[in-house]
Amino acid sequence: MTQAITVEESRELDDKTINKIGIPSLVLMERAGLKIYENMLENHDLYLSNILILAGTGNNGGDGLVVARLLATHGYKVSILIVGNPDHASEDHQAQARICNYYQIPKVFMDADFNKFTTLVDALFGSGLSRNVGGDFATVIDKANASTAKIHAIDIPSGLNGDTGEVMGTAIKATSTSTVAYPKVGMLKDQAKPYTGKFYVDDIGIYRGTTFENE
Ligand SMILES: NC(=O)C1=CN([C@@H]2O[C@H](COP(=O)(O)OP(=O)(O)OC[C@H]3O[C@@H](n4cnc5c(N)ncnc54)[C@H](O)[C@@H]3O)[C@@H](O)[C@H]2O)[C@H](O)CC1
Ligand SMILES: [K+]
Repeated sequence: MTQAITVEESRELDDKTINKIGIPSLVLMERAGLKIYENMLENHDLYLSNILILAGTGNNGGDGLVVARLLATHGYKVSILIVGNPDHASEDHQAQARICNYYQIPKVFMDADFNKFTTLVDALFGSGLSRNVGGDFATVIDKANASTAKIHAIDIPSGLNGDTGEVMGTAIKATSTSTVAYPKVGMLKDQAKPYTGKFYVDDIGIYRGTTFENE
């Protein structure tokens, strides 16, 4: 099992890779999205005939929008539900939303029937989760869990505390998870299993200290 990291370390590694090493954040997002797309295609526990991306307005949501575009450009039927205030969206999320608009990927809204979809992609939040889940986010998570659709989570199942493996109010019960760079320590706890499902660890060019680095 590869090393596991804390949420704080995940954020620090993001920051070092982008701001010290110089790999642009959008490049990391594209690499994450491509790996997640590939994980979904080879994961026979998922049914990809009608997919809904549940996207928050941060970079976890941005990863989800990359997956939406990759599915759409390869002929899959995919729709997007944006949860949260788009006016607060991150820079990278906004860039990915413009690309999804170019491809005219259909949007659905909070009243959508999740049972119409065969797989939901959980891109609500990842390492940015900072408090108990409530409001529309809790509604969407509970609706997803109650639906007949399979769920594939991005980075950390939304609502799961990436350090303790505890549920922060409510959490996505994923069929499978694609976690970015390294597993988060909370995902390895016994109580996290019903929420992470089977997980993939996606190498996107973010590494803990290596011998050749000039620290
Ligand atoms: N690990 C990497 O190198 C990379 C990770 N990527 C992805 O980016 C997310 C982290 O993105 P970030 O914008 O920092 O945060 P989130 O998207 O997880 O959260 C969005 C936003 O949500 C708000 N929030 C926090 N808690 C709550 C709550 N309980 N209810 C409502 N809203 C909440 C808060 O404002 C957050 O900012 C990481 O997980 C990866 O998926 C990069 O894309 C690629 C590199
Ligand atoms: K997530």
